[in-house]
Amino acid sequence: MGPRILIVGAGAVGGYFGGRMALAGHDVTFLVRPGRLAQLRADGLRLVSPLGDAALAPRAITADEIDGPHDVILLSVKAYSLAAAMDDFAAAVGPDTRIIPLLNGMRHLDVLAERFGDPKILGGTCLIVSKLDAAGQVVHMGALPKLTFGERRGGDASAIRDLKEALSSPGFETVSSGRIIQDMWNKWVLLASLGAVCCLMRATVAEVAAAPGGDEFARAAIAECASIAAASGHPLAEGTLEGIVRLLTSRETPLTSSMFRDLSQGAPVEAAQIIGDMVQRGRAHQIATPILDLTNLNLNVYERHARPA
Ligand SMILES: NC(=O)C1=CN([C@@H]2O[C@H](COP(=O)(O)OP(=O)(O)OC[C@H]3O[C@@H](n4cnc5c(N)ncnc54)[C@H](OP(=O)(O)O)[C@@H]3O)[C@@H](O)[C@H]2O)C=CC1
Ligand SMILES: CC(C)(CO)C(=O)C(=O)O
Repeated sequence: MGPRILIVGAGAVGGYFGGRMALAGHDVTFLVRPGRLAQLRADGLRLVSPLGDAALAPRAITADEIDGPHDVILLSVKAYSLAAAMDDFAAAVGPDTRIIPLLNGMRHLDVLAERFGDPKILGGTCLIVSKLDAAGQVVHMGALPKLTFGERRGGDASAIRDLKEALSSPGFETVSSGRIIQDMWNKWVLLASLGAVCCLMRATVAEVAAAPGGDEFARAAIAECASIAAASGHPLAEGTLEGIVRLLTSRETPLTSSMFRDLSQGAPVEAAQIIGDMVQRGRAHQIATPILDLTNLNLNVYERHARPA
């Protein structure tokens, strides 16, 4: 019997990865709130994806129905929902539970470790472009999604490899990483730069790149984030940085960040976690971050008008 897996949040990320795991026959339960539970009961969980659409009736519960510890908790709520979610899934955390957070940014690692104890918290990150549509369907766009996790401070590599086997499912790549903190920084540099490009300019990467000065703007945003990563002890490898520059200056890609997609719908954004925290770490190292500062201000002003979280 495989591990008991609790997916916290059946949104764009949790719905996709958890849905694919459930389809593969893993022992998956979704922890959701009453509104999403009603939707899942009425319509099931529907995935729309270039890798194949799917519809399933997953096991889904609310916090008061948790029946004890789970082996793995895949945390896929937005950063602004983290505090309430921790209260909700606490009853599923036992002595041997491993929590894999898929939130963007880094700050949540400390928050989770403080609440549940350092050894339970793995590092995690995912690459996927997906959203929940108005009907509650999980719509995945683009390439094969990737789920990466690992011990934050070394540890039993074989246990992580076993976990990789246990979570692997068709429809995404599963990676067990020996350098997960660097992986998370790489992703954060990409995401904060992408957030600055798309949210400040209210446009896709290609639209910005095609405008005069757009290429230089994207490169300057990346340089700010990369300097902060380096000063924090996590410099990006040359090839990784070049890849981010290539992606964010491409005139061909319709890529946007999930934060921009949220912003376009008037929904709350993860400004504090994705941009604000990067700005603060830049300040701590006396790194000037004019583009990130402007993005942060812009998003803070936006948040005053956004729908409440
Ligand atoms: N979408 C993407 O392309 C990517 C997103 N990410 C990151 O992944 C994380 C999740 O993002 P995403 O999936 O897009 O967000 P969504 O808003 O699509 O999904 C989050 C889900 O969490 C649920 N939720 C919130 N609080 C609780 C709770 N206490 N208990 C149970 N469920 C809860 C919400 O349900 P409810 O209906 O009740 O509000 C919602 O369905 C974010 O940090 C994001 O930055 C990373 C890579 C790509
Ligand atoms: C970088 C990207 C687009 C891909 O996963 C992402 O993480 C996000 O939009 O939140």
